[in-house]
Amino acid sequence: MKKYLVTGGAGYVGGVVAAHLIEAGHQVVVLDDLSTGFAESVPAGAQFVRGRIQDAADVLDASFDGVLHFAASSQVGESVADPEKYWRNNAAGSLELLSAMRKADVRRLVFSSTAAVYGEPEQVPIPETARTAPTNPYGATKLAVDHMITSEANAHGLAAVSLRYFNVAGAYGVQGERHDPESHLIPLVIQAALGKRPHIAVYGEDYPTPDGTCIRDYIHVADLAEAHLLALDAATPGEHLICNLGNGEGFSVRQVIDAVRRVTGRDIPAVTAERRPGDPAVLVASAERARTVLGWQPRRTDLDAIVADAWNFTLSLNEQQ
Ligand SMILES: NC(=O)c1ccc[n+]([C@@H]2O[C@H](COP(=O)([O-])OP(=O)(O)OC[C@H]3O[C@@H](n4cnc5c(N)ncnc54)[C@H](O)[C@@H]3O)[C@@H](O)[C@H]2O)c1
Ligand SMILES: O=c1ccn([C@@H]2O[C@H](COP(=O)(O)OP(=O)(O)O[C@H]3O[C@H](CO)[C@H](O)[C@H](O)[C@H]3O)[C@@H](O)[C@H]2O)c(=O)[nH]1
Repeated sequence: MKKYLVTGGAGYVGGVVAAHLIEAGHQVVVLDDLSTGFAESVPAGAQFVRGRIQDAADVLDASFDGVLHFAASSQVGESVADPEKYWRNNAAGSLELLSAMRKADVRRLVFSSTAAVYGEPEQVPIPETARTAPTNPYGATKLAVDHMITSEANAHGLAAVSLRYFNVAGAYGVQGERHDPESHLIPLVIQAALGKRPHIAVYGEDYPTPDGTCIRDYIHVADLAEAHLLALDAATPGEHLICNLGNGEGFSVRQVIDAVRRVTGRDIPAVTAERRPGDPAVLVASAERARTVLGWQPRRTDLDAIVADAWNFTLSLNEQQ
């Protein structure tokens, strides 16, 4: 049994990973300021500390075997409107966390990076060796943290893995996506299916793709969680491993809407809207490195199954409210 600090463990991805760590027999302490998370998303069995990563030194000591770092601000549009918030919370906050880890002699880290570090891709599927050219401050702050981690590994022997998620989706039982405001496609289409919004706006139908809508790589949050446990084992002192996490298969916005129609059996009005600035036409991962180096194998790749998990989670949430 190991003891891990999970920053952002009251959020969507961090909560699901914390649950997987507990199921694997580990001890988990969640550090979260509840800025976008929910105390009830912290899984049973985890110790919850309400606080900021900027104050991680108050929590960390040598009894911890490692840190899984999810805490971040992650709304692309907000990062364009208020970049300072993103540089302070994501970049400066992560610097404080790395410093607290070094002082407490906690030398193992798994970090939530993002496909947003690549920006408009030059090749698809995107390998980790692709040019990094983020098109928004959110992606730029995540790339800055990746660089910080590389220097920390080189200078002080940190064992680190950055996982660059593509489009995380689905749910793990009662743990699912609860962003407010919601910006992600699948939960938005589900809200339209429930009549909570009049329609789903399709941001652009004139992209150079088969049906004209953007293509993304949707990865099930439980598959993502399994990669984190493998990454903890693979982390090597003095090395910073970077792995993309995606299924390697793309689905268009129209295909996602059709999947939600099939799964829910509901009529979902869709209207054509303007392109959303900064959206690349196609983002699909090459996750070969995660497969070969981590031994990771995504198991929940069927789009309807991913949507069904998100739908069942939303229904369970509505029953509670
Ligand atoms: N969801 C996705 O599709 C996706 C894709 C790529 C990368 N990511 C990254 O994965 C991570 C988790 O994303 P998510 O979708 O679960 O987001 P989320 O907003 O649900 O979770 C983030 C959590 O971090 C907490 N937090 C934020 N700033 C904090 C701080 N300074 N100190 C302590 N806690 C703080 C929030 O309260 C929240 O509980 C983020 O780092 C995000 O950038 C997510
Ligand atoms: O109401 C909506 C919402 C989204 N979309 C479209 O659906 C696709 C998926 O959009 P999301 O907002 O769900 O996800 P993104 O691909 O924009 O964002 C994801 O990929 C980014 C990398 O570019 C970051 O990693 C980010 O954290 C992650 O959620 C995009 O083509 C978007 O234009 C719509 O058509 N209508």
